[in-house]
Amino acid sequence: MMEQLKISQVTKKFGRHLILDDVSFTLEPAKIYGLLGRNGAGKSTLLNIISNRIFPTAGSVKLDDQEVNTDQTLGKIFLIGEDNLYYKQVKINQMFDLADAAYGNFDYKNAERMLKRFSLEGTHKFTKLSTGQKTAAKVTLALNVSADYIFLDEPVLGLDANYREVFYQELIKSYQARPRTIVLSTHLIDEIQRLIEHVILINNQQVLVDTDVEELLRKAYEISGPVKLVDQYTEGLNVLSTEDLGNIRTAHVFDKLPEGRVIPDQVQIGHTDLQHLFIYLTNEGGDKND
Ligand SMILES: Nc1ncnc2c1ncn2[C@@H]1O[C@H](COP(=O)(O)OP(=O)(O)OP(=O)(O)O)[C@@H](O)[C@H]1O
Repeated sequence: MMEQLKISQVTKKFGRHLILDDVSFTLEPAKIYGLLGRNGAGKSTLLNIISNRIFPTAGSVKLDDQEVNTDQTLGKIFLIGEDNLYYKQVKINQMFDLADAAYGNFDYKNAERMLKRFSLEGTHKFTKLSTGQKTAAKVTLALNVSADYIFLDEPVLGLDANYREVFYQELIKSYQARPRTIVLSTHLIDEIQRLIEHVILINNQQVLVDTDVEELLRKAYEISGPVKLVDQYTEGLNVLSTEDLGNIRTAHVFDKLPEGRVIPDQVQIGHTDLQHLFIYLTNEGGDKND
């Protein structure tokens, strides 16, 4: 049976620098998540805490009720992050063997097939690969490890458009064959929007969004028309930002639209995509109308 992974009140300081402040959320079994946040928001730090590579200043990470620090619990969590974990001469095949030794049941056959799609060979030395090739080797490793929770930090870093597409296809295929929780932390939000079911957004050291994508986008609108009419229609709503072009205003709203309010003929309402919603939510209102 697969358990929930609970991150509770995690705070992390590096020296006097507060990176994460009372971060709590729960990851459900067999779901694909996007972990989003601006550069330096603390995503990698959080992933390193979850996988027990660094310790939180306060708070806990638990699989159901067990602290994630035993072999048994850590054997259910796999993180790919930085490259510096591997010794210099290691070949891709040996990375697979290490994962097999630690987690068991490594899917060598599928990994071999994936390597071919990325034009790589198991005998290639990891440290000699290009940035994109390293990423390809790491995601191949991650998608074939037998763990219930797979964390992919920057899974498309350096991959060209063709290989990113290969990765997205393989991710879906792998998930369908063996549903488990996969957390993607990436800045290419428009590309993962269709893959993820749920978003965790870290902003200003805290969890700003912890919501299903569908529900999130259901509240994300852009409302445009003559300034006065847009202001009237959006009065009292949560307006994240506005842009003006002459007398035409576009308001980016993150709210349920009021049912009884009449939409004037000259006012148009459209939906915002995840990437733009991310920008409006994390912009701090600093560059309105710039
Ligand atoms: N070992 C460390 N010592 C001191 N500060 C650190 C350390 N690791 C990370 N930081 C700082 O913590 C903050 C969060 O870094 P982190 O790498 O977690 O962000 P991120 O959200 O993954 O960023 P990006 O999207 O740019 O990769 C940054 O300001 C970084 O400088």
